[in-house]
Amino acid sequence: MAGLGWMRGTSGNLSVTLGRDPLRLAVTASGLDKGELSASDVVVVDEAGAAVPDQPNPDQRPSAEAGLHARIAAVAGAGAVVHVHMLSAVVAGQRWPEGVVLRDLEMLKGLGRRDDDVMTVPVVPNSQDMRVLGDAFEASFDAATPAVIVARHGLYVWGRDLVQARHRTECLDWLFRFTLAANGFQEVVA
Ligand SMILES: CSCCC(=O)C(=O)COP(=O)(O)O
Ligand SMILES: [Zn+2]
Repeated sequence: MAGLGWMRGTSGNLSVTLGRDPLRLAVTASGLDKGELSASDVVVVDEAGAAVPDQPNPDQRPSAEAGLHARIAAVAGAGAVVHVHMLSAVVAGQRWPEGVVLRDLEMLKGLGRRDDDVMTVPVVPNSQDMRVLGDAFEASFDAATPAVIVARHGLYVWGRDLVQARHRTECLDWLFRFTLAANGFQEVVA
């Protein structure tokens, strides 16, 4: 995903759900180049996204967005969450702030939908407060849509594991790029 330009600079973050009772996630540490992660660059967090005691690497802070990962894991039952700063998602969210409508495309099958389905990816306002962002996500949540765009920020996608979450992220990029191009925004996808 970093190689596809979706995690430029130190943007983006990843998590895997380790347990549900209590909720525990392994989330990427904050401020790192996500294209150069090593096995020790993860922090175990609780349901609020706070680091739990006795970390293997106590010098690292969890992602600034760990609280939203935890909320998505709790509400959607996700096994893994991917957050990317994907240009196509952010531009689509800017163009269609009421939600990005994806319809009648074979690639929808990559998100567990039928090719003739209509899927609306919600767009929520950005916030530096993960509780505010989490509330906005939860208000927009539809169990059949495993993604949310955070306006002028990026995209969250989830799945049963990291591989499924990544495949869904790849399909969404294609769908956003197609939808933008089909609506006259060819320069974004060139
Ligand atoms: C230039 S990235 C700004 C922060 C952000 O949106 C992000 O995705 C990365 O934050 P993290 O704390 O997970 O490194
Ligand atoms: Zn971000």
